[in-house]
Amino acid sequence: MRILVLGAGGIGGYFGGRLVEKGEVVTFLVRSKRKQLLEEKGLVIHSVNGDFTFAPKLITKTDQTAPFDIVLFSTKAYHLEEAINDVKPFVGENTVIIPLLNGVAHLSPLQEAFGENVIGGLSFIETTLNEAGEVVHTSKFDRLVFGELEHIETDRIQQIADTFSGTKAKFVMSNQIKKDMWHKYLMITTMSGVTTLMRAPMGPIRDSEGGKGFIRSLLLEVTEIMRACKAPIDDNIVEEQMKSIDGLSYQFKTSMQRDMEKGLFIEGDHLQGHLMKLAKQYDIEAPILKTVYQNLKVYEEMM
Ligand SMILES: NC(=O)C1=CN([C@@H]2O[C@H](COP(=O)(O)OP(=O)(O)OC[C@H]3O[C@@H](n4cnc5c(N)ncnc54)[C@H](OP(=O)(O)O)[C@@H]3O)[C@@H](O)[C@H]2O)C=CC1
Ligand SMILES: CC(C)(CO)C(=O)C(=O)O
Repeated sequence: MRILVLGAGGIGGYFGGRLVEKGEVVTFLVRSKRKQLLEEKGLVIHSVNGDFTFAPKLITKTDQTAPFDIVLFSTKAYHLEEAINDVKPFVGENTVIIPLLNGVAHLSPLQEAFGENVIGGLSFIETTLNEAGEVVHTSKFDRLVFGELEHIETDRIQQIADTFSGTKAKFVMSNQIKKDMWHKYLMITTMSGVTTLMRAPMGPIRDSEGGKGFIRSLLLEVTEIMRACKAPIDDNIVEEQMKSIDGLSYQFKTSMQRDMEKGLFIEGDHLQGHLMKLAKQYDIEAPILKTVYQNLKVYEEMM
């Protein structure tokens, strides 16, 4: 299958790279500055699971080529609109678009643009770009999850699973991807919220006096909002996520926190901001979430 990776950053660069390493034909849709760098140095992945450097096949939005079979959509949320427009020429009737953004608010604009070509997706991985524009992957886990949004078994999803099998990273097909996306949304909103608020990795927050209670209170606020809007989340999700948080390394950081440390734009409106809108709609107070969001707004004000 012909694969297009939209956004050769921490996520697209890593998972696209693992597919290239396995021998799949992968093209990266990039913007001109990134193209220049990747042409000069190649796409460099430093990973706890094995380094890999290669010369990527690159296109920019004005190039002409036949539609792709799969698009791994891996930009930040604040680039969503532009990226949707840029990828349109490369999407055909049968192209499957797998969004890898954190959160859920991107699904509606993607579906408006591409209808049923869009399936569900997410990733569990800790990657970032270093100053040289190289992908740095720092925790062992590297899981990309994808699946049909409507719980149906389709030929296309099976073909994609076959294409993704046998790589060094874990590509996992899910028959409950909507639930997986909401669970990940709960986790990332909470973890990026506390790490950016406390300016600390998860370990010191979790192990400080009252830290676990604080994290749990935010999880509870967010689940209240999610339940109000009938999101498909499990009854015991807070306990499950507290267990996962217990298992994280002391130095574990979120991508929003790393972006903040670098003075970059953040996805606060897409993640916490979307939940704030839902909270307002359902008349839910959510004081900790409000504090987390205000902190992000102050950061943006000072950028
Ligand atoms: N990094 C992580 O550990 C994790 C991130 N996520 C989520 O994955 C998503 C992607 O994050 P991440 O990969 O870290 O972000 P990065 O900023 O590292 O990468 C995004 C890339 O998208 C590119 N891009 C933006 N717009 C376009 C466009 N129109 N055409 C081509 N390329 C474009 C940017 O290129 P340019 O250089 O031109 O700006 C950039 O290289 C986010 O929603 C994030 O929350 C999820 C799990 C973990
Ligand atoms: C929490 C983590 C690292 C899990 O993949 C993540 O999604 C992020 O920081 O954006």
